[in-house]
Amino acid sequence: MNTIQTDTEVTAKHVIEINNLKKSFGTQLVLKDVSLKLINGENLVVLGKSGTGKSVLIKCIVRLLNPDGGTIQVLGENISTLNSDRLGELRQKIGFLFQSGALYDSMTVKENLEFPLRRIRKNLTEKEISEKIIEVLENVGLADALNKMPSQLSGGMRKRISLARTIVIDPMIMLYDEPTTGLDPVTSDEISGLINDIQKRYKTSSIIITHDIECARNTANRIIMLKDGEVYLVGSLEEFEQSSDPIIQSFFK
Ligand SMILES: Nc1ncnc2c1ncn2[C@@H]1O[C@H](COP(=O)(O)OP(=O)(O)OP(=O)(O)O)[C@@H](O)[C@H]1O
Repeated sequence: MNTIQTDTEVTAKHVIEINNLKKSFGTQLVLKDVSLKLINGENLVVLGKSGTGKSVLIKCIVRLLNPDGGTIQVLGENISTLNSDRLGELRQKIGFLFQSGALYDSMTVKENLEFPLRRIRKNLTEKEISEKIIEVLENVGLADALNKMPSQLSGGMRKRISLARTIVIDPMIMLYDEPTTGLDPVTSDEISGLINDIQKRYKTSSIIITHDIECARNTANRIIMLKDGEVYLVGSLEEFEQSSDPIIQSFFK
């Protein structure tokens, strides 16, 4: 592994710390030995070829998958030791934007946003719920979509609403799985801009899995590349762009 450690990495508080993570499916060893730290407030982009285990990595972070070895600390808690109640509480601090970003088709945008809010923030009044929904819709630039059905929205708009639904619970950590896949370049840039807005406005720390180099360029404070189930390189965007390693160059061409 080639590690370029920045000063911030040495001194800042880590909101996620993964050490020697291993995960197999049957005989297929997907994550051999992955260690990484997510620094408080940063956007960390995870790059890697298709099938290198990027989605498996973030599913292990929220224990949608159980690792075979290694440790994962999230907000100071070792997730493998948490009982289901404590795990549930921890998950409420994590916003997970899945690749599909699926909305409930039979619900309006407003109902889609109310759903996680009513489940997780049980003590909010109706007025507070309405205000919160308007706030997040304004923050994704879609205040006028309140009463629309998902089928009336474009792919980019659906992605924005999925993002609004994720931030409505005020997560401390955001996990984005391919947030721009399937979107045209202009819409992709808008989503990257929103990821940066969310980072600033909600002070989130984020892991962004992407194949989209423009998304990485627009959002990354640091980048980690996975290869063959291990961390291949950690560094800044400039360090990746200036790398003479042909594997890194093939991504950044
Ligand atoms: N639940 C599962 N059961 C069996 N195999 C799985 C499971 N989840 C993932 N895999 C396998 O693990 C490997 C890594 O999958 P993963 O989805 O993490 O790749 P990825 O790097 O995110 O790829 P992509 O960029 O194409 O989304 C793949 O070979 C996949 O088939």
